[in-house]
Amino acid sequence: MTAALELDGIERIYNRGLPSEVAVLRGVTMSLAPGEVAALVAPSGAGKSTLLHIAGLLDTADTGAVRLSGRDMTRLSDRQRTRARRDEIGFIYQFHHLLPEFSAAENVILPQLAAGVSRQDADARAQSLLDAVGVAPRAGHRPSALSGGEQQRVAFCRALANRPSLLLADEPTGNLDPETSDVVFGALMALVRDTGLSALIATHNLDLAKRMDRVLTLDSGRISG
Ligand SMILES: Nc1ncnc2c1ncn2[C@@H]1O[C@H](COP(=O)(O)OP(=O)(O)OP(=O)(O)O)[C@@H](O)[C@H]1O
Repeated sequence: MTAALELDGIERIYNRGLPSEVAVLRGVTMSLAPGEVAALVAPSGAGKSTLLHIAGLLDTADTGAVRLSGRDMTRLSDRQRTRARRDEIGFIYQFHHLLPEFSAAENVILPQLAAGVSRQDADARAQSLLDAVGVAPRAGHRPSALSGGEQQRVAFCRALANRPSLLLADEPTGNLDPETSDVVFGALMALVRDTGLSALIATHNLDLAKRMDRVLTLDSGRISG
């Protein structure tokens, strides 16, 4: 079976050749099966954001290959990378980064319009995603009128709006209190399982990590688990 995501010998060094050189990733190799949900656990500063950015085509490795569903992403043009990012990858950050001047529904609709989906289909998809995570009644509100947990649920819907095959998340419930984090994480997992997505979810919360299929640990520039 072709892996949803493969990282093969990824190396990333910041400030190469300078006294401030940091070798963050020193040969990261891992793969995610279709539908598999893995936790990425790492001490602070170990390079998990760097790793997620490389897997999400937001940054490039110095060495090594990134493959999505068997396709090598390493040598794509900027334009092809942007398209692959838009169509194949959903990204969730610790802070929601929703557009403040648009409603919750519009935040989920806009990326679909950018990808060429009709307004009617985009509306329907936004409605069903927001419904699935329990925020449909708040669909017309701007982010500032939503609670932190609601904002993050809308961000999940936005990440999944274009039906990506891979979800990457960097501490997706890290800014919520433990109780809200637990509930909101449950909503995310239900959505991921329903859509059959593969996901790599960075978290410091070992209880959340245990709810995933596999726990990968990033330490000293390499992955184990
Ligand atoms: N642009 C950069 N230039 C130089 N060093 C960087 C740069 N970005 C990150 N680093 C360093 O690389 C290391 C890994 O950073 P990264 O943000 O990937 O870690 P992290 O595991 O996500 O950390 P945290 O859990 O604290 O968010 C850190 O030591 C950081 O200071």
